[in-house]
Amino acid sequence: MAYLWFKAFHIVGFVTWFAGLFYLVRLFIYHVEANEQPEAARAILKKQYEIMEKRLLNIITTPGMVLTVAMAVGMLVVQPDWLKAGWLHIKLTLVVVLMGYHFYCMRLRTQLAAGTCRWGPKQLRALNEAPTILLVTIVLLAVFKNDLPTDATAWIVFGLVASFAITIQLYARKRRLDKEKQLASQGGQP
Ligand code: HEM
Repeated sequence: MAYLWFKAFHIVGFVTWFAGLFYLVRLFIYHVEANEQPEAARAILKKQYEIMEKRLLNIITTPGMVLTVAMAVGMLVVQPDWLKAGWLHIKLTLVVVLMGYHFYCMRLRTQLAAGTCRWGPKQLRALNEAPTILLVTIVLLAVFKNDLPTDATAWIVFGLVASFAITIQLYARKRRLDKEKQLASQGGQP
């Protein structure tokens, strides 16, 4: 039973961790875009984003990471045989990459607060896509382990998820282009 308790909160942990990571980089994008605002609004917005980013990291994202890892350690103590499994070795490698991403985001947060961050909104949007790949791969490894199926259901699910992702990207692109057109028609005034 202890094993299932650890597993349940392992899942709660990584949901929290990922929610935090996705929202954090979204806040970085808004933070950098605040530079396009008039002087008075810019200072207020930047201060507010700084506070939100710090709290999000300290209260949600980092605790989510700690909970995920602590519960995983619990599962491995109860069932140490997992440590011999190939899928877990790949998963652990990807989790190390994910942690690298987490710590890099912490560094970006400090740079944004100090006004020394060189990342633009476009680069940050690309950065925000990276954990999606890790999330999907890690979950597939955890669920299917060494046996990823390639049957009809797998292709149907893959097709649905891919069309869903493409629709969201197209919608986001359209919104960005509309905003740029609107700015251009106002002569660059936000
Ligand atoms: C220190 C890092 C991690 C370790 C050592 C670890 C280890 C484990 C272990 C041993 C299980 C139990 C497998 C089972 O009972 O079938 C598990 C389950 C699971 N893990 Fe992790 N994990 C880690 C991080 C993560 C992360 C970051 C995610 C999400 C991106 C994740 C997603 C899952 C999921 C969805 C399950 C449930 C699988 C199922 O019940 O079918 N894990 N993990």
